[in-house]
Amino acid sequence: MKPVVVAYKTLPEDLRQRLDTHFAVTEFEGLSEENCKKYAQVLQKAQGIIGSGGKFDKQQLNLLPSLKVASTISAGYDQFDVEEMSARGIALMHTPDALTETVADLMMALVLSTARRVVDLAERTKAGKWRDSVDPSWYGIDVHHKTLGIIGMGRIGMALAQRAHGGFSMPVLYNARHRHEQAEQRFNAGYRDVDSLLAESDFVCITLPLNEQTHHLIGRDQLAKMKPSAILINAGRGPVVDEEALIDALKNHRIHAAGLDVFEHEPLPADSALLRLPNVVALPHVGSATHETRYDMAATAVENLITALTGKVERNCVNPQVIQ
Ligand SMILES: NC(=O)C1=CN([C@@H]2O[C@H](COP(=O)(O)OP(=O)(O)OC[C@H]3O[C@@H](n4cnc5c(N)ncnc54)[C@H](OP(=O)(O)O)[C@@H]3O)[C@@H](O)[C@H]2O)C=CC1
Ligand SMILES: O=CC(=O)O
Repeated sequence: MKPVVVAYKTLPEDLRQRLDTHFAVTEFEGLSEENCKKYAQVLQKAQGIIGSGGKFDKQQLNLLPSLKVASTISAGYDQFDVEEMSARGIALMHTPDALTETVADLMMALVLSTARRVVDLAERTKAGKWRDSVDPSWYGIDVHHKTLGIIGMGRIGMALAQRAHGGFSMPVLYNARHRHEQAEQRFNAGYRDVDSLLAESDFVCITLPLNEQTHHLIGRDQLAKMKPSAILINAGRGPVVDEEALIDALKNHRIHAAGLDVFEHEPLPADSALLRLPNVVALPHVGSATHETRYDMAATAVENLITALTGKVERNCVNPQVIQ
């Protein structure tokens, strides 16, 4: 009998067929309370699950007593209680490499759109307000040759540094838990503690995972250390930044602008003050949202699930000790 697998996200047809050759697959969209009730029996039997979103705490894991492998279609895995999964012998697989370049592209888009006011000016133009040659109220600020600070010099941080250094002649600063020799050699990146990076950067770009150490790493005190002309970009996870403190800093022009792909609560509530601030570009968590990359992520997650349930795992496992 084939192992039971639940796909809690609709997969491209060819990938679904690939899963079908190995497993008895039940597919539905999202782990809502209603779906968890409706599919309770199959969830009980599932040895593998694949999808994105959701929250895998103890309560959710209790609905999955046969689970051996969870394959998330994402790089981040803060939605999973990894410690609890490891204690239960459940392997967690993720898709980091598939999206690195695409997320770095989006971060550059946020850098450019906040500094050059791309969204604001495009809206003014569409509204028929371009009647004469533009005056300084339409001007943005330069990106090239400005200092770009990266907090979190992992895969995405490196890809962003490459763009900033090679494409825009920007001096690069970075912070991470460790020194990254490659970043220093390839991009002439300078290591700084967080406070110095905040004080020296024209763009502060966050590419951090969410964990106990990074939650609200950027709060009121840290925002106060940034230059008033500086721009904050966050494509890591929303709760890394204290959103109330950020709103205050933006309202009071203690920093110049923010480009945000991630938020403390997603979807961002329609009444969020962030949506009413002219110096904010807010995107709906679309760092990896291109047709090519979303397909590659799903394909990677499918292979991750197959190798973890049927063969040897060589990469993309968050808690490899579980399968060794
Ligand atoms: N907006 C979007 O759509 C997307 C967002 N993401 C987010 O981006 C995050 C990063 O992805 P990726 O680059 O692949 O991950 P990596 O694991 O490659 O990089 C993470 C970096 O964060 C650093 N870091 C972790 N904890 C701390 C800390 N407490 N203080 C300082 N630095 C720390 C690590 O430091 P060190 O190198 O020293 O270990 C590392 O440099 C993901 O976890 C996810 O949350 C990912 C994909 C899409
Ligand atoms: O935020 C997206 C991810 O892949 O992580």
